[in-house]
Amino acid sequence: MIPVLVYDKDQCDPKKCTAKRMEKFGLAKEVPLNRIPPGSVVLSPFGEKTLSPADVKYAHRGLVVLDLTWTHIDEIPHIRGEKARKLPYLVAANPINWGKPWRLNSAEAVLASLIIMGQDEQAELFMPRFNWAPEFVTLNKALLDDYRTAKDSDDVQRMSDEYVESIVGSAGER
Ligand SMILES: C[S@@+](CC[C@H](N)C(=O)[O-])C[C@H]1O[C@@H](n2cnc3c(N)ncnc32)[C@H](O)[C@@H]1O
Repeated sequence: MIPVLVYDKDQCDPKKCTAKRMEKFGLAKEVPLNRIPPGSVVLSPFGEKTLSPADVKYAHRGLVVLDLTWTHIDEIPHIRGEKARKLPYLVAANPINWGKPWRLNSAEAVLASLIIMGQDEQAELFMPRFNWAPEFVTLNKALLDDYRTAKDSDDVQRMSDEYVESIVGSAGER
């Protein structure tokens, strides 16, 4: 099992916060910044590299999600020794940001990461806990199936770019 860790800035409505829900169901554990294991994978939209299946070796130290609101996303902390990773093109299926690319909630970000890194059994545990989770997987199935075959970060980024170009191209043809 990959240890899923939450750094919680306590900015979200606790009733809607998906990080708190992961904790409640034993899918994640809250940690203070200074207890994040060095070399952990930290999910950040500002990560220089894109998450790939090859990151599983680091994620065994910790897969960290940073729970703060999107309006305060520029307050994302720098964590010493982190392997900061952005996610490739994926579309949110949660009621707040449905259909928006890249703008995943904390649980969607963790679920997508587990699938990309081939942790199917652990990913399956999210299905009964979040009613949008099956739709998230269905909506992004073709993408996730591709990303999980990639050999490294550049390969995932290339697939993501090609996918975005194909959407832009087909919109221009209309
Ligand atoms: C901004 S918080 C919003 C949390 C939301 N309030 C909730 O209840 O789930 C979502 C977190 O998920 C991760 N995340 C979401 N989308 C991401 C992306 N495209 N790339 C990397 N990490 C992402 C990041 O750790 C980010 O800080």
